[in-house]
This record gives sequence, structure tokens and C-alpha cells, in this order.
Amino acid sequence: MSATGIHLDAVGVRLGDVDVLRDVSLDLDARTVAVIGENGSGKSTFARLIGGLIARTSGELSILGIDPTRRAAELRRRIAVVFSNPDAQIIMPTVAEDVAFSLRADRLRPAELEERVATAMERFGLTGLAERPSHDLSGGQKQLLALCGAFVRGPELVIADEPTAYLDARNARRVADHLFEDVSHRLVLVTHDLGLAARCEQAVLFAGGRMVSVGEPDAIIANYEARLRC
Ligand SMILES: Nc1ncnc2c1ncn2[C@@H]1O[C@H](COP(=O)(O)OP(=O)(O)OP(=O)(O)O)[C@@H](O)[C@H]1O
Repeated sequence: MSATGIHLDAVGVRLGDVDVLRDVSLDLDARTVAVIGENGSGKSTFARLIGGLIARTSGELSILGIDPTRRAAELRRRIAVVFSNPDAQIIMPTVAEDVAFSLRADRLRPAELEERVATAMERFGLTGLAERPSHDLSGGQKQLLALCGAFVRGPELVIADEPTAYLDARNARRVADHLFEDVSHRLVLVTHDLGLAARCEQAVLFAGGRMVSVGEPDAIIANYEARLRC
């Protein structure tokens, strides 16, 4: 298995008494990958699985050459996972403190920490909100804060589950451009926005907890749209 991509071999995930993912075999080696499918098809579960947040029940799995169940701490250092519910990811009382919290493991000098935080906040349009209580932000502002906290660490792989769900058109464009134009990271993007999916280099379609097709986004999107018409 390659040490750079995402590889699954006959992976299953059972949560409670439900087989949420079944027999998923996949090789995702493109820099940007879209994950699409109907509500309840297993996309978020797949995102949580490759983000090391839930364990597989069966099969083999490798993310950037790492088995998440064996080297979870290393995986957490190298990847960032961003969800559509930003509340779960906001921890510190103010915006600036929350962004800085993401860098706690790096033990930076105060001046460097301040600069990294300021640069990241500027990139996500949060500069004017630095001292605001994080939990008083709007849904969209919280989403930007969660993204900022994810990116400030410089992850090798970003797993983003509907990252533009709460954003207005301008911020959605800003975030999408950031996800696609910053080539320093790989991206796995779970999305119902087929326009965003089309911007990826590879796409994977889930249905009923199974991976049904993987390949060029245009072909995978056409397959999905044909299924939706049935
Ligand atoms: N903890 C759990 N226990 C039992 N079933 C679960 C659990 N988490 C998810 N499921 C079920 O697994 C299925 C897939 O859920 P998942 O959230 O992965 O879908 P999704 O494709 O991301 O959906 P959506 O587009 O609506 O966000 C759903 O039927 C869901 O009810």
C-alpha cells in the first residue's frame, strides 16, 4: 500500500447493531477527492473512519501509510478533520484563543504563535473577531473558526464534511478557493454540492453504506444523477 493515499480493503463499520459501511475497498490517490451520495449513504461515517474518529469492524485501512487503530496519535498530528457542526470543534473562550489552541502541541515562542494565529485568522476573515467570545459567533463564523483551527496546523490531509454548509455565498467561495488552491494539503471533501465535487480530481459515490463507484468526477456525478432520477 502507498504511504501517501487512502486505501481500504474490504472495510466494514458497525455502529450499535447497524452495519453502516459494508465491504468498502478503495484506493484514493488523487490530491482532491469528493465523497458524494444520498442522505444516510455513509459519507460522514467514511469521513470519521478515515479521520481516525471511529474504528473499523473488519478489513484493512491505511491513511498516509498509517493504520489509524495502531498509530492514532501520529494520524491526528498529520491530518485535520472539519465537520459541518462547528460547535463540536470550538473549545476556547475567544476566537484568537481557540485558533491558538490548535497549535498547543507545537510549543511555539509567543511571538511566532501570535503571528501564525494572526495570519490564519486573516486568511479566514476572522481578524476583526479575534477577541469575541467563540460561542457567540454566528453559525457561519463558527464554521470559519473551525476551518481556521484546522488549517493553522498545516495538515497534510484535510477531511472536510460539508465545510461550507453554514456559509454565505462569499464565504463559501472563499473557503472553497482555500481548499482547492492551497496545494500544501490533500483534501477529502464530503459534499452535496456537485459543483464543488466537480472541482475535485477524483470522486467516490456511496449508496446504502457501500462504495458504488470511484473515478473521474464527471462520470461519478453523472452516475449519481442517474440514480437520483430512478
Ligand atoms: N452511531 C450510529 N449508530 C447507528 N447508526 C448510525 C450511527 N451513525 C450513523 N448511523 C447510520 O448510518 C447511516 C449513514 O450515516 P452517515 O451519517 O454516514 O450518512 P451520510 O451519507 O453522511 O448522510 P447525510 O448526507 O445525511 O449527512 C445512516 O442510516 C445513519 O442513521
